[in-house]
Amino acid sequence: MLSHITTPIFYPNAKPHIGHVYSSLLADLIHRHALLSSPKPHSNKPLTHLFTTGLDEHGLKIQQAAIKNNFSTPKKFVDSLAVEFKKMDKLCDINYTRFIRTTDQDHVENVYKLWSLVFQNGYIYKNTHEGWYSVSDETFYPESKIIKQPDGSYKNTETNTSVIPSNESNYFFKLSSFQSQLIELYEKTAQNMIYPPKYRDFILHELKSQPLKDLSISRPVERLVWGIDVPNDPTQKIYVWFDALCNYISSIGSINNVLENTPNIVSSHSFSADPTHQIIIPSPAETWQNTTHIVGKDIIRFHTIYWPAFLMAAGIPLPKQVIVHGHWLSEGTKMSKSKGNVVDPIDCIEKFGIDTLRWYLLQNSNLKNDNDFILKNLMDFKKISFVGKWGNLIHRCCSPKFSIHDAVLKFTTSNKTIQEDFQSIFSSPVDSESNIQNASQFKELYQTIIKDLETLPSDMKVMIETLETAKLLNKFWSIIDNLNQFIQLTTPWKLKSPEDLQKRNLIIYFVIDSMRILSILSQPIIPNLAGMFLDRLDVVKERRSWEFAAYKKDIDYAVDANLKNRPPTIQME
Ligand SMILES: Nc1ncnc2c1ncn2[C@@H]1O[C@H](COP(=O)(O)OP(=O)(O)OP(=O)(O)O)[C@@H](O)[C@H]1O
Repeated sequence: MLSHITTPIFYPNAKPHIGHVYSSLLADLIHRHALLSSPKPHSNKPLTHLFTTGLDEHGLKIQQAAIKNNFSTPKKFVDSLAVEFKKMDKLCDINYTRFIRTTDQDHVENVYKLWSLVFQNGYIYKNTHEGWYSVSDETFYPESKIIKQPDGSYKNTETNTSVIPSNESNYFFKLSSFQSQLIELYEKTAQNMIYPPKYRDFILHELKSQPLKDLSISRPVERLVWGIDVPNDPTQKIYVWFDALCNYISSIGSINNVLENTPNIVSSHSFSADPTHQIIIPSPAETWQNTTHIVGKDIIRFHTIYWPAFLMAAGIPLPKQVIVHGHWLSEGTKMSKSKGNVVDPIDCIEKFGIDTLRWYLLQNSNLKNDNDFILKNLMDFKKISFVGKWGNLIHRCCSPKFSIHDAVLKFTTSNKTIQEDFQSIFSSPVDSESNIQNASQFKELYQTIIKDLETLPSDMKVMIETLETAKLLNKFWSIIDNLNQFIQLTTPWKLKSPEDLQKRNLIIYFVIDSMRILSILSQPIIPNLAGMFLDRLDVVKERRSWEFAAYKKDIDYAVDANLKNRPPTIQME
């Protein structure tokens, strides 16, 4: 089945920051994991997973930012920022299958279609709207949330942005008709649809504590020119969220494709291996219902109240899940374009490399909480962990003193499991024969490592589904720490005599095959560095998928791994 993961489409009113990288990274992790762990991931087609991201390009904020930045049209302004967002994705190894822009013609057609369906079904009406409008948030706030400022202006207490009194004719969506259906959905039919449960409880509380008001879904053209026209009414433009949310369907095809479940072909816009790849979506209805949205908690209401209500009103099935994450903070407050308190991902990548940034973000976050982004921790992390623990372990085994390739050939031709190899080669008391001082620690270590690596693929599946990324990455470190301890304990470089050759080879084979497995499994997390580790071990591309992530699955690698003068894979620049 073809599943689909989405990021929010970001608002291109300024350059992207770490928060955008984070949402994209979570989606990329899920996508890459799905591709690598699906059967036959290296066959060209069909693709087993889709990942779409992009930009929400219409609206008043963009219209105003374009003027402020001296662009002759909003389109030219968003074109310039689209380049920045795509550059960020490329530098961050975000391997999407489509980068959708709400100015794309197929999306505009879909928005017309969504509007028409909701209209025909009787959920759109025209009315006069009076209230307090925030240009920055592009939304009205109730009187109860408005306070007067000392300078005579007004602001809302929810987001603290300025509001102005506004009185205009708008089209309204009958959101109030969906209150009980939404409660029923989250309470009974699809209890896991909002994940983690903390956010579902928050939305349910909101739905139960106050009546939903109908939602204004258009703006008069006098105020908003940069938007999609309301069908059959040239005086109004469609509200940016009604337009933007529809991207999630446009990115995999048309609403008609989904409703009629007719096969659809979309182009892959990815910058990776085959950028012109055509993707066949055999069953768009199924793919749509297997779509997961990743969103920051700031836009939870739009995705869990407005979006399902629009879909219900149009008679379109709902997506599978909305995964919500917390915010990266900069000195205690949410990093945001509007506030300008942002960390530039490109600066970070130039200083520390993309793998360090990806790993840092995943290891120091969890969905439920906000997290402080502390730049200086990235350097310590790279030095101590990637170079000191991971790179060094591979580097040691690739010393010209050993021959990994011989060891690979020796231990992969027998039918024995790695456990049995240890039992037969270290059958006699180990401390006297092999300089291993602590026989019980030795046995416990190799058994723990084997067990942890055997269960890692299935543990990883669960932890990626639930996005428990810190827990997952700690699991990697625990295995690497044990391998480092194992090599310190066994000191294979001291096993020099011909009688010790087998023992030395087994120790080296065990460590390096464990590193090969870890490198394969780390590809969704750090695709660039994992690729470099696998290159260093001469593992061919066809044997880097999940089915090779077990002991003895690759029977011929590391051909030149121990040649003199091969540079270390990761260095401190
Ligand atoms: N500080 C952050 N931490 C985590 N994710 C973030 C952060 N800021 C933005 N995002 C991601 O981007 C989405 C919002 O995109 P948007 O382009 O509106 O970013 P923004 O910086 O909040 O913009 P603005 O300040 O203009 O409102 C969030 O839902 C989340 O997915």
